[in-house]
Amino acid sequence: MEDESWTEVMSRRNRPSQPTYVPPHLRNTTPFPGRRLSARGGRARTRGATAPPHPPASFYDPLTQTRASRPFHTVNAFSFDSPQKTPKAAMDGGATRSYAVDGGGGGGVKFDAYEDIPVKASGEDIPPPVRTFAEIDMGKALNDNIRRCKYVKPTPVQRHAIPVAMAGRDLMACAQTGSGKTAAFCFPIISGLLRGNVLGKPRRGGARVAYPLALILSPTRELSCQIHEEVKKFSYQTGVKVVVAYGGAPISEQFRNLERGVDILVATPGRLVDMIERTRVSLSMVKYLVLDEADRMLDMGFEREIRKIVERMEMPPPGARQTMLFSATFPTEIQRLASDFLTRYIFLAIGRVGSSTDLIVQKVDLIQEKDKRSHLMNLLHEKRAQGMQGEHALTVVFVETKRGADALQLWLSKKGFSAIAIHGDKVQMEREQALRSFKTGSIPILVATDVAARGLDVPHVTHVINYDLPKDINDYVHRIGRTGRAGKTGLATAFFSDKNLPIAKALAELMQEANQEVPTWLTEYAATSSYGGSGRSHRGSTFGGHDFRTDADTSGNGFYKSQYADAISISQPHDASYGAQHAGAVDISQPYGAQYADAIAISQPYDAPNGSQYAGALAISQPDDAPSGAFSYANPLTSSFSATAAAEPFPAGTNGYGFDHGSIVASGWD
Ligand SMILES: Nc1ncnc2c1ncn2[C@@H]1O[C@H](COP(=O)(O)OP(=O)(O)OP(=O)(O)O)[C@@H](O)[C@H]1O
Repeated sequence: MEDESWTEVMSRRNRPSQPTYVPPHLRNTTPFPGRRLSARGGRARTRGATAPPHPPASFYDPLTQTRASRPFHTVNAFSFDSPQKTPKAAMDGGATRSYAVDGGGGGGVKFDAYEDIPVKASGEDIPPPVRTFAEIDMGKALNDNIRRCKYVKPTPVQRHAIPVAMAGRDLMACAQTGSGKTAAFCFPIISGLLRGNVLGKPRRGGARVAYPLALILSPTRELSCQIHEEVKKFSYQTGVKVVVAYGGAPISEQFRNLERGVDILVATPGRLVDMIERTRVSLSMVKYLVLDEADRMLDMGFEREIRKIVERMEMPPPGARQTMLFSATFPTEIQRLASDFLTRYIFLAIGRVGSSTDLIVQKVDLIQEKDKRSHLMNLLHEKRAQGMQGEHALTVVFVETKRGADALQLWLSKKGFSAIAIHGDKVQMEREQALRSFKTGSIPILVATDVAARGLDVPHVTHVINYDLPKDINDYVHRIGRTGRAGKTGLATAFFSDKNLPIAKALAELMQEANQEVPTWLTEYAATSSYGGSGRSHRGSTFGGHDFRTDADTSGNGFYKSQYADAISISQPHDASYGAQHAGAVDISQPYGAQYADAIAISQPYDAPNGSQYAGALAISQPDDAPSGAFSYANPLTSSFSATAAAEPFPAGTNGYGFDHGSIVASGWD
């Protein structure tokens, strides 16, 4: 495909060598009055010098990179709107948040931290970014609400994405955690609905069928609830009706809400499919489709259900609807899948690839499995000794398993640290209660599985501890992104044991990229690790700061250049005009990396069995009698499960998946 796109670094920071690097949030600011800073207004000791160990006797201050004798986050204390408040209360009574958007010193949140991050945009005819909300005509009602929310000026992702979305363009946007992606897709939708003169008009079908005009899908119940609260706030007094639907809560109540009318439906996929199958929701009038955490939604186990919703449940096709995909990470292979949903889209990468901003100080401690508990105890005692506790110093501890979460929570409680666990085996009420107690600070430690890794916006999380590191570096990016949000600083500590060798290389590269201290031992592990090379996760692709379409060669034949020696990637020609785009397409994707050296994944047109629209497409499926492991017919993303997949007979009539993804990965999917 011709690289018809342009890529512009809108404001690239000329990154100085590490010793003199000062992260943006420390430039020309005085975060702690009275604290000694360097002459340049940065910290007293520059990064790049010797790595300070996690000191057992004092707390490591991410602002100064030194040991601190006082709490480090008090300066950032501000009160966000509580999701429990009604929109009215939240906006009129509760919104005390204020942001030092001018980057001025003293207290407040410094959104200027995002000012000079690199921005890449690719695609045809890209609408230019704006600098202020006033430059975009989003309508008085919405502007009033933006003011009520005290959003003084747009964050970079908003500056770039809102004009694109307001111009009606499809969008794939990759921007750092906590940088305001939610508003970036909410504002154009609300504004579009208000301008479109479609609200309150009778929609076809019986009164019992709901016809949302906008659909926002997110991977977890808690995130859907949070987005719902945000959309309600933004659409306050506009007449836009917003409803949320998610699993684990009584469906009858959600039906009643739908019956009262819905313009914007926020949903988790499982509950939505249920509602559609019961013919209580129709997607036939959807004009706006958003996949939040889009890479997660198209990740293993989840893609099939999303495809069902987007491609087989009456949803208008690309072009007839506007589709927007957002995440902080967007691996190349997922971009490739996602591009099926989009037409003539614009790709935005805001901030450095896979980075979670310089606002998060990342530390990694080498530790044996058996010593993790005592190490955690040391950290918590340090924090307590520094007076860092209570509602303004919340800690999230990520663990690998649900059982592990319960066990650790119990143990912490016995040791006198008030903690609560959240994971997919808890009933919804318990999950909501856990999150509420944590958000209010009444229980300041949340022990969580990945169900809490994405999207959750809890203002006072000052510390994220990866007690068990995730296997995928992208998950790490999202987890640590629970702190350092909205311009605030945060600390992320990872416990690295010998189990984590496979992630060593990607972790070291990520930390380096984010100008963090990389311990020598991690660099050494990274050098010996054959895994996760070049900042790639084991799923094999970059975090997503790069538009995969620009990898195409210039011949326009749909061959994507191989990044790996053995890889052949013949993807379907994404530049083919839609409608004919799958005709004759052969998609031979992947070997992701050395570990899949022998793999040939010939994945197949998803709808070949069903769809005349793919007529002529070649589906090469696994022969039933192929020797186990002869090749991977499964979705390449699931290659790590190939043993399972190969052992199972290939079920007739499926879409080429040898097993039910859902049975393997259920965590966090609602
Ligand atoms: N323009 C703005 N001015 C001030 N605050 C903002 C602005 N935009 C967003 N925020 C606040 O910033 C916080 C983070 O926003 P949001 O949750 O949308 O981040 P995100 O990019 O979606 O993060 P994640 O990748 O973790 O999902 C929220 O509390 C939100 O209210």
